[in-house]
Amino acid sequence: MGNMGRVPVGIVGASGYGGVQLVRLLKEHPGVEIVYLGGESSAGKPFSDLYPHLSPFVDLKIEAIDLEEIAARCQVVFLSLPNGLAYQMAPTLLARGCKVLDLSADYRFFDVNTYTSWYGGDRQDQEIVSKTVYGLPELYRDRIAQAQLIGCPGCYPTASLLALAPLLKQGLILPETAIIDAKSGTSGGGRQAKVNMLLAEADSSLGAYGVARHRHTPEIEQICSDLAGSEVTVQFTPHLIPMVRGILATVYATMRDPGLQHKDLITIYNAFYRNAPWVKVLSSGTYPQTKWACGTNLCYIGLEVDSRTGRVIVLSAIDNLMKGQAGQAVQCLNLMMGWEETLGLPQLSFYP
Ligand SMILES: NC(=O)C1=CN([C@@H]2O[C@H](COP(=O)(O)OP(=O)(O)OC[C@H]3O[C@@H](n4cnc5c(N)ncnc54)[C@H](OP(=O)(O)O)[C@@H]3O)[C@@H](O)[C@H]2O)C=CC1
Ligand SMILES: CC(=O)N[C@@H](CCC(=O)OP(=O)(O)O)C(=O)O
Repeated sequence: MGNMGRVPVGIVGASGYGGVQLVRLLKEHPGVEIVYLGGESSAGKPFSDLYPHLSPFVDLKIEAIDLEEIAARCQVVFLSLPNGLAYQMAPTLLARGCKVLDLSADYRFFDVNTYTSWYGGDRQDQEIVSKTVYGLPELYRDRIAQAQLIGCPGCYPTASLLALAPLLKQGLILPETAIIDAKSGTSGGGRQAKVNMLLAEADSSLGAYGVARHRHTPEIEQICSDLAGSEVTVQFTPHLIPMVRGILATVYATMRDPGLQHKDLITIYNAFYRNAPWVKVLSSGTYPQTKWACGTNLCYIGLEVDSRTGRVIVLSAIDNLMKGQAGQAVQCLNLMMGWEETLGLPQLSFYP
């Protein structure tokens, strides 16, 4: 990056899982300097009180959230907060000229009414929503580069959409047959205490939740519809699995042409993702494992054709806190700043 001046960035919600991942990534990113960390119940505490292993590297306090102060100090602001807060904060930051990346669901929907019907709230900000770009670089790279506000995707939608995108874009499947069966580690639920996330509850157990009504369904459908050019509904079932990080999405769909061969699909996927450094399409007979993506911003995709049933099966593995959240936000930042899409992001998992 030569002698480029570092861009001052702030993280609101720094104490959470998304926040600490952003701190980890941005601390080692050559283009930025973290100048502000914000929180609610953690305000006033040194960041290292919450994450002592980072004490040799991060000497910042978590501060109360003062939007004018944040805008005065930061050129870029990451909002990593529970749903329903970002849309109350972003307008002030945008008006002061900041670039904003929201990790919550607040800015993921093209139509504000879709958001309110699934998430509640009373919103009158369609004008801002219309200028927001959905932060999935593999699909909206050029628009992200021009945007001031990014609605970063949910973790399940990231894994699901990267699996489905080439099929929908090229009209290779009957969209209404798409079924997404996905499993997530417990960090997907965030850092706040929840009974179902206790080790005694989650360990040695696998179960579905949000069946037929999970809030990621409309998000997945919105982008599938955009890709297919017509209204698409999908069946999405998430599961909680006893591990900390990772999502595996297994996607099933009926092929329009039952004669389509596995090798044709591999060629199609490789072509679709040829300029996507964070998607790796696996060669024949190899299926992704979540641990391969752990700690990295990668999405691994494997696929198979079942000529008996006429279905294609696509498997996609990501780290929910990386490609599913903080890593993807940094990938978007790189595009917004005109930097290499890979800058400051880890590629290799620490697992064997
Ligand atoms: N975990 C995941 O895998 C993914 C999460 N997301 C989304 O990213 C966002 C952050 O998630 P995650 O990091 O897991 O969440 P966490 O629960 O781990 O962290 C939430 C953060 O929000 C802050 N916060 C909570 N309430 C308020 C409030 N009223 N005002 C200001 N700040 C508040 C907390 O601060 P404090 O501790 O100081 O109170 C904390 O820093 C969420 O919208 C989530 O849905 C998106 C993709 C994946
Ligand atoms: C395991 C687990 O609980 N996962 C979360 C998904 C996290 C996420 O991406 O949620 P947002 O859309 O709110 O950002 C869930 O199912 O709600």
